[in-house]
Amino acid sequence: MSRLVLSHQEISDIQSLLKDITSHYNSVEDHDFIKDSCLYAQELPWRIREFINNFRLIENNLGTCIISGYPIDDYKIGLTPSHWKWKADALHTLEEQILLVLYGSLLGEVFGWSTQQDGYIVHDIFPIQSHENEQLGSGSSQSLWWHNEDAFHPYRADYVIFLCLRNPDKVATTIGNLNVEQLKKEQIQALFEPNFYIRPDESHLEKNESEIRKKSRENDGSNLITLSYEKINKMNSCAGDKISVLFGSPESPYLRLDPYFMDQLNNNEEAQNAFDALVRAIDGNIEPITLQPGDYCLIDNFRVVHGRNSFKANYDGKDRWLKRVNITKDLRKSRDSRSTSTSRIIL
Ligand SMILES: NC(=[NH2+])NCCC[C@H](N)C(=O)O
Ligand SMILES: O=C(O)CCC(=O)C(=O)O
Ligand SMILES: [Fe+2]
Repeated sequence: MSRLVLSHQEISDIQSLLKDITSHYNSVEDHDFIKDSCLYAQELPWRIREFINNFRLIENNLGTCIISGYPIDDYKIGLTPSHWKWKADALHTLEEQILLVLYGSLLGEVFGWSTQQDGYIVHDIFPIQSHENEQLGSGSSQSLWWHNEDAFHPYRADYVIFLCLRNPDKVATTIGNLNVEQLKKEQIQALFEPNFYIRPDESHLEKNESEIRKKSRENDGSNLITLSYEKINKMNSCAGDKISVLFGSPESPYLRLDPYFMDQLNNNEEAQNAFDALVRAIDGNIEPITLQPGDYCLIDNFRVVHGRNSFKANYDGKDRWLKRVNITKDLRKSRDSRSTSTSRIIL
């Protein structure tokens, strides 16, 4: 896996840029900042822009890379929050989040989901009490099954970036790719056919919406978010188009799967066997990556899957804490699901 380590000069150049940006904006979710983020990103040091550009355009890497060295002040960022819904850290982690969006803007356009984390663009990943056993970023005691991010959705991200703010117990993120040589020709063929169905993962379910937002759309049946949850519920009942789990080039296929949220195919043994072989092949390639504070981990969501090992959460303000952003190469393809041409939220 390739890693770019920032030099002292680069860190100081980034800090000046962030200082300029935070004198104009006090929230990473600010629409104008999000729109202009690609302009600010052009002011990042050349070596970073070149590194990200190569990651984006030359797909001969392992589908993941890390930019490390940005200093995280463990005191300044404050305690690991107990829930994402309050955004209590918005100002304490503003610079770190802005840098996350700038890196994202070098890969494409950052976006969010109305049904996930209340429609915020920058997501939090830390353990939440009572989610221990859930297949959620906020889970802990169960390992998070590897997946492509939001694999169920046609408008899922091309890339995701994780920023590590805190990881005291060195809990590993797991990353894996496919080596197509591990599969037989007929298996590859079956995996390229629309034989499969992926249900939405639990982070998109209404039960994970905050009470505050739920209240705001009460008694309004035509509220757009209400309609989005109806769409999710429909997808959850497997009423949707079947998809292929491999696509693109048969010699170097792109991936689309989340095995935990896929049911057995009872009437297509050939496709099920091919799928099992695919899961085994990827499983054998899974590698742990332990993110350190200040690591920005870029993930090609078409070329690798990712997950997380289990760990013990303490809920003492010192738990592991990542931020995440989704990036698309093409905002226009989701225009039918965004309320305005500039909106970054998929309904
Ligand atoms: N296989 C899975 N567990 N998929 C769900 C992944 C977690 C989800 N992306 C979240 O934000 O919580
Ligand atoms: O916690 C991690 O390292 C990964 C989390 C993740 O994949 C997710 O929340 O979707
Ligand atoms: Fe994920």
